[in-house]
Amino acid sequence: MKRHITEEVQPMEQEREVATGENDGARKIGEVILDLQNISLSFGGVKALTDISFNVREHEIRAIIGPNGAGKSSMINVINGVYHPQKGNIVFRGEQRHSMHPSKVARQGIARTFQNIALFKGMTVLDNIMTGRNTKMHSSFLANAIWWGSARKEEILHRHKVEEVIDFLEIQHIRKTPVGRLPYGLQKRVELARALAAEPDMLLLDEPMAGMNVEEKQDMCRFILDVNEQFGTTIVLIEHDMGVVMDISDRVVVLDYGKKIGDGTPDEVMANPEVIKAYLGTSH
Ligand SMILES: Nc1ncnc2c1ncn2[C@@H]1O[C@H](COP(=O)(O)OP(=O)(O)OP(=O)(O)O)[C@@H](O)[C@H]1O
Repeated sequence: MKRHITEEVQPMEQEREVATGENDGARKIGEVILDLQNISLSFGGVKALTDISFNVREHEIRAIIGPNGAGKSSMINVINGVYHPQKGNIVFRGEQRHSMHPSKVARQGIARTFQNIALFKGMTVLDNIMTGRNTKMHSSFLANAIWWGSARKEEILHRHKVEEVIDFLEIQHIRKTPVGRLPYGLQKRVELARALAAEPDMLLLDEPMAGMNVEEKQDMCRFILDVNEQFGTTIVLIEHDMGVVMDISDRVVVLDYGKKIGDGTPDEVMANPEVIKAYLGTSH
């Protein structure tokens, strides 16, 4: 199947300047906070990732791209602690690990969204977003059961944070709606809201715009840029829409058949012959 390097959406030029920081003194790309070193991951005979190294800097928007089956989701799952690589190291904020449990990753300030929306469809938007606060809850089971003392204070604090996220993502009008009744684009936004409710330092977004129409993609682009700019959240995203990737990313890493074939600014990877070949030259 041939892949095309430029696709449907041409997001807003103004936001691109914000994203790249060219005209934005407030947004500074910081030190490396996540360093992936020589990661190899296999499933039986299938080599999903082979000796992959790259890093992520604080406050940047880092895209992972590549054709179908290139290993992008596997990479996110390694960062997230869902998959444990056979080889390599992950250094997050100076702490080296070979693998980690997803709940510990969440407590370290890394939140994610999924390629296929993973929300409780029968629950309201508000209740779904509240589940994003799980890692922040401290009250004992007993205190929670009788909603007493610290549990009551905590609940108020969590509700306050959730309401902030609802306002930020402009979903006040659907807060009481069961998620299963919402159009796809809004469900994706609710998933982003749930991840944001955890107040993460780093957000992993697995195809946040998949299946969206042009308008929904533009909205999602704007929210991703706003999250990055206003909260300083570091963002790692997988996205197939090259127009979006090139517009909002600071740096892009390119995978193909589980190997890294490119890494650099959007302009650098667009000019990389191996990348062009992977997208246009070969049928996958
Ligand atoms: N749990 C698993 N068990 C077995 N093989 C897997 C598993 N997860 C991924 N793979 C294989 O690893 C390779 C990389 O898959 P991965 O889903 O990471 O690619 P991708 O770049 O995210 O693809 P897509 O763009 O289609 O989502 C593929 O060959 C896939 O079949």
